[in-house]
Amino acid sequence: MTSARRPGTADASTLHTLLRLRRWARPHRRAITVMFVAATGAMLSQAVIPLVTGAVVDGPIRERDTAGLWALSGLALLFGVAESALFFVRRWAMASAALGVETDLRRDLFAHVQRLPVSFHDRWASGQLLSRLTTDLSTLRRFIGLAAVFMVADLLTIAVMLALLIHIHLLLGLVVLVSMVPLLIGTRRFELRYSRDARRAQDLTGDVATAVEESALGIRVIKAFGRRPHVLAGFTRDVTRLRGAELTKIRTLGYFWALLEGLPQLVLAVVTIGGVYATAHGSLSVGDLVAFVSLFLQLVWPIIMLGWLLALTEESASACRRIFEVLDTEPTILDPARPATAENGTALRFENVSFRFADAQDDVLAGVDLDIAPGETMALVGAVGSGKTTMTALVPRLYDVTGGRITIGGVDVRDLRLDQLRHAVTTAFEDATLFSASVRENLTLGRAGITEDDVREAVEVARADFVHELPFGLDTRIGEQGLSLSGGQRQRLALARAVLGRPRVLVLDDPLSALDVQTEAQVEAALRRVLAGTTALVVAHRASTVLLADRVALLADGRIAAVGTHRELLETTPAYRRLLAQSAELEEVSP
Ligand SMILES: Nc1ncnc2c1ncn2[C@@H]1O[C@H](COP(=O)(O)OP(=O)(O)OP(=O)(O)O)[C@@H](O)[C@H]1O
Repeated sequence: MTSARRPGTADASTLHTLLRLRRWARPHRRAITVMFVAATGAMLSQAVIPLVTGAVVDGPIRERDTAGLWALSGLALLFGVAESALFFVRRWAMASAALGVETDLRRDLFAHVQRLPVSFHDRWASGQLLSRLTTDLSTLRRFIGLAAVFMVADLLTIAVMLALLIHIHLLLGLVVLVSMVPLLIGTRRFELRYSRDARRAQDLTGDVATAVEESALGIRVIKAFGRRPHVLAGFTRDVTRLRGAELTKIRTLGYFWALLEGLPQLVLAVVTIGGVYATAHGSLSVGDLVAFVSLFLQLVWPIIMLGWLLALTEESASACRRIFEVLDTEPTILDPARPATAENGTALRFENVSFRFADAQDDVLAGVDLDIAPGETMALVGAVGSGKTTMTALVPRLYDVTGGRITIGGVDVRDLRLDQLRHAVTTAFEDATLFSASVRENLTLGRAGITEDDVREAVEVARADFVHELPFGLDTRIGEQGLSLSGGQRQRLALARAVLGRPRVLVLDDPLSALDVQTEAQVEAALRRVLAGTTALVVAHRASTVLLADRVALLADGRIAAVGTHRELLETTPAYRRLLAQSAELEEVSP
């Protein structure tokens, strides 16, 4: 699995990329405006104080005017108080705006990831999605709360200070202005390099997240095979690579910072000498010299801050690109433009169905034809990797067929609204996934209109009565953060989940493999009774499962090679006999 990247998104400029956040910023525009005004106001209040200091030197101090001193001190105090009040307002507005945008974007990104088809998830490592939904979004929050507002306020302050310096002394002010040229060149080079460094570090963070997730999910295998040192070595490699990427980032930032810190010191020496010279020759008053030097010293901080802000901006643009790579991926499995009315028929038909996975060379299915009559249970057998699971996944449109069509009650599944289709067809997969929630929530999955009786019946059909013995019955929390269940118990819950609400079509991917033959027979009998009108396609690996079906279809070479009752196929189809001969139960069940 890779972190698929879209070149178009990746190449967009920093500004263009960040401006795409407007959509999420719009609902919070009031707080964002307050944030901008307060931040700019605070920085300008701070900038004005040196001018007051200059006025104190040239006025009250030179004139020995104590009354004037009080007035100017009061003014300086006023600006100081205004600065701290505006600082508080900015922090308050910032928290509200930044957290608001982060929450909205996180929700939309999650919703989009849910809408994307299974084929997308096949290609993307889960850690890459995880890091986008967590670390990248936190970077964006810091950008909205800090970098965006301070970048504007900072640039404005630098511009105002430069104007004030030029106003105090034209020549010295121009010297400071010209010194900005190497700064601009350095900034451009920094942006390009840092953007690349930040992207690499973010991608590697995603790889580390994937490694942590996979090792947590596979902890049993790792321990059972004593592969801890091997896994640790792989993880150490990943985190060392991440450390290297972070160090490269810091190095790039370090060079830029050296320029930001060093250049102003050089310029300070020049303007101080020039300023003293100008004062000595009478073209600058002592007060103006004090104001000029104090202003220049104050300019150093916004310039240094620019480095930090640019770093965060580039990092945020890179995080933003990573997020838009996902958001720009169009869902391919969608509701039809003109949905058919949901039919009541339950016949399930595969008509010349072919299917190829994206990026694969060959078709997995190549012209599958299969008719399953209403209420019939069809077992699907085939060699390992012959495409049985793939066939079951096509019915609820987890993937779309690449040729032919699948119909339910005569209606192409692609002509049904997705919610209607997935209400009509339910599935139990081979690996029974449970969520960190109560048993009841795991069964209903939030589906509407399911009564307590439905739940009880589903539990009974799936022979999942063990749930009543759990500490809190149906309210017991299970799944990753709850009680652990055995493989057979998990399978029975997955089956109960599938039969809940009496679907019209039931697709089961070897759902009874972890059950003993006797329980399997009981489950099948209950299924038949309760789901009499339900059409079922059941992937079977065991002869015992096959026997419980009305008919059996043999999948070979991407086609249905034979259909008939178990007995018929045993008599007429050598490939079927060979396949079932691999099943240990054959001796017990063959005639
Ligand atoms: N997401 C995927 N992307 C690409 N190829 C896939 C994907 N999933 C399965 N395949 C390939 O498709 C083929 C059919 O797989 P499928 O899981 O449908 O077989 P199966 O008959 O259900 O096998 P089993 O009996 O082992 O469950 C295999 O060759 C498999 O490698």
